[in-house]
Amino acid sequence: MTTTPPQQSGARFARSPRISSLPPRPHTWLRDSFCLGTTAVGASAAAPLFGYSALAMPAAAGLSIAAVYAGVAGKRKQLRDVDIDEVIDRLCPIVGLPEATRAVLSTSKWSRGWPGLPGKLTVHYDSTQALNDETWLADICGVFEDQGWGFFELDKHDPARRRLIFTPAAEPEREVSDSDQVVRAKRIIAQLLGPTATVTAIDVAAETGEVTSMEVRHELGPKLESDGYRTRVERGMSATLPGRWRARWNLETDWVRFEQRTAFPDSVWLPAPDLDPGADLLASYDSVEIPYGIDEDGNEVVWRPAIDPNLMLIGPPGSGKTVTAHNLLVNFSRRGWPIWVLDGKYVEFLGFQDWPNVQVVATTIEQQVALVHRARDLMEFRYQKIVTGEATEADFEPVLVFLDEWAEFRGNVEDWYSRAKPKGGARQPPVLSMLASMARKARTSRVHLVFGTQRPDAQYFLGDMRDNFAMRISMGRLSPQGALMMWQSPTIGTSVPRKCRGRGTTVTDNYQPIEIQCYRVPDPRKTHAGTFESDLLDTLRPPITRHPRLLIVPPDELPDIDATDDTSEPAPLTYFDYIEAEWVLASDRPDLDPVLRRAKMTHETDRRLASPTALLGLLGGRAEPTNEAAVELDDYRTPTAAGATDAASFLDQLSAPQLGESSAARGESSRARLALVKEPAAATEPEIPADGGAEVFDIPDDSPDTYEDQYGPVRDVRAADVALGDLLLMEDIDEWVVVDTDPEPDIIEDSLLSLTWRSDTDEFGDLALPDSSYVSIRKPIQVSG
Ligand SMILES: Nc1ncnc2c1ncn2[C@@H]1O[C@H](COP(=O)(O)OP(=O)(O)OP(=O)(O)O)[C@@H](O)[C@H]1O
Repeated sequence: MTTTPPQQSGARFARSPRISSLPPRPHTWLRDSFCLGTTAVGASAAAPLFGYSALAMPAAAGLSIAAVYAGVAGKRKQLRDVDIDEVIDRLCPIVGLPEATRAVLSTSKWSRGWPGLPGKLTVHYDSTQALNDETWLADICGVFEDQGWGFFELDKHDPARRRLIFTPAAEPEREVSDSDQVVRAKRIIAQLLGPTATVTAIDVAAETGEVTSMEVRHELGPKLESDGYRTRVERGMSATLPGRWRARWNLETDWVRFEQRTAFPDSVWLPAPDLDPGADLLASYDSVEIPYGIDEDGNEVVWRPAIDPNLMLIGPPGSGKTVTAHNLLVNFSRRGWPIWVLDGKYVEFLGFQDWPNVQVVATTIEQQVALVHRARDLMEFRYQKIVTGEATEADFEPVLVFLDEWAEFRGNVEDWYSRAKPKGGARQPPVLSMLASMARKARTSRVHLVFGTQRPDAQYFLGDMRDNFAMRISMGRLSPQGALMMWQSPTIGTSVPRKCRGRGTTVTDNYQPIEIQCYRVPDPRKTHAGTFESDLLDTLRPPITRHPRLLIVPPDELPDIDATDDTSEPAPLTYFDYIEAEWVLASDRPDLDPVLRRAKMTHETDRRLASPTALLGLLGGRAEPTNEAAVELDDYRTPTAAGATDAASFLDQLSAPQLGESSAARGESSRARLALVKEPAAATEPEIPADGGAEVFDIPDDSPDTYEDQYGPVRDVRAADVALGDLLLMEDIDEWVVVDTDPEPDIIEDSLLSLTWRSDTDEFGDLALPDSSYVSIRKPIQVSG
């Protein structure tokens, strides 16, 4: 009898860590036979061959083979036998032997080492019944592996002799058990989408182990038809897992893919890829693509004018509308298109007045009216040529016409027309009724429109206007009412963060609305030499000018043909005189060229222009403002000094009608003035819920939001009365955020109401609260079309 030193046994077990976790094996047969064994290991090492007659080996009964060999073959053999007996111990039940017997296993081709590893294992079985067990072979190999012999695979099955031969194999690929992060993500999916939801695919970041995407099959069915429910699931993911998440739903197949969102960049300058500046405009027309921004995944969004002839660009002040218009202008100029600009605000496109391929920037109302008429005439001219068979669409070079700040232009032209209306002329300026027909004729005539205005009024979507402006960009945040007009949905574009300039909504190639960050372009008028912006403009500037600059010549005043004496006034110019104004090459009329005029300026601004009183000519002759002058100006601005000077009373008159203040009210604080503006806002805002519980408050003086931001006064309402599109005060962070879905029961705690929100800086989340609790909101102001 020998015993195996415990430390050696320990060393061997270390090779096979998994064995230590196995349940203790039944050793009854050993104990029965070797009741004198000194230790369990030693007893095991001295296992007998006995019991199973068909496989019984000659030197069996009652003797320990291990004991016999120990003295003969030394310790290595002894250790190997210990291993073998342990394997036999577990193997016999697997191959269907009721009792352990060494006949079940023979080993050979041992490697060197201590005690080495077998290179070939032959397993004898008695009953073929086990062959029906699918896991049989895997179980046998598992025993070898647990013993620390490494990985084996079946090399040969000899059914006649009922034996299996195993040889070493490469480590099989195992299913990795879920990390804690994965387990947690699956648990959250079950909470949000129900216990029957199954995660069918999952991606994990290699470095952090963080879950980055998941595909899930679920049985939520009709519940998911609600936009709000789907948004809540998304928000639930973002609130409980690292990162910001979005979901791509397939409601028809009950499938959803969740993925971590990437954040939009704050600013992306317009790229300047190499383009052929002399490309044939006719040949390249169909393939022209104008990239104007990127979506959340960094994919470029493009306008293809050959497919969608016109583009509508909507955006409130400060949203980045002008920069986006400049971005389109630069894009087209680089592709060699001639460009005409109606600049409703007069100053937005001045910097591009001498930009290559920009032919005309109309900056007076007369020029603007003339420009629209000429563009319309060009369309008609081309139509006629097609009708008479003198040309086809393919013969016309494309032209891009900006009609920017149309609402502004509209107001100006109506005002101006009251003076320029010819006798018997139409009541409304004809130019205003041309928009729809121009939009309709754009494709055939290849005179393409970029129509820009601040608000999506209903009149711009009447008739076929909607179809003729299928390509759209809305910059900044829309009101629910505006969103319905633009995107036929009260939700799309209503939560665009207001502090993210250049952020907007547009359509994909399939006309699906999508949030984008528009490319940015420096304004040449505001760019200083030697800066990054100026270098970028140099890169973007087309190297050749293919279309010369044009000027619209102011019509001459007409002599009064009915005059009988020298004192008669010349006949006033009318609308028709202006629209027929002559167009000339700028090079032919340097005397009229505003670009040359600006180039001749000294660029030293008269400092006196800084004061509003420059308008009145009151500070003339004083190049440097003195302290005395400063005091005078302060006097003008101080209400108590009213009537002190003529100039002061003049300023008061100027401001009085705008503010609508009585002279008594002029002494009140700025808070009182805010209250004055409130009335029209309140008059146009939507119906207040009839619960009577809503309270109206003054906007605090320090509120960052004023009525100009298209929201009404602050109200306290029940959570259940909050609506999509409302501004909601998040008291803990003291910030106004926009509610971006209609309130619905919380997914997890349905006794609570869930309000999902998005902030001006693009944070978002949801708030679960009892529906009777009160929150502070501001409703969007309804604007009549
Ligand atoms: N795409 C953009 N990326 C980053 N910043 C931008 C972007 N577009 C605009 N901005 C920033 O926002 C400012 C306002 O932009 P822009 O003048 O285009 O606004 P707007 O909507 O035309 O307003 P307004 O009608 O008052 O001119 C710009 O000066 C610029 O700093």
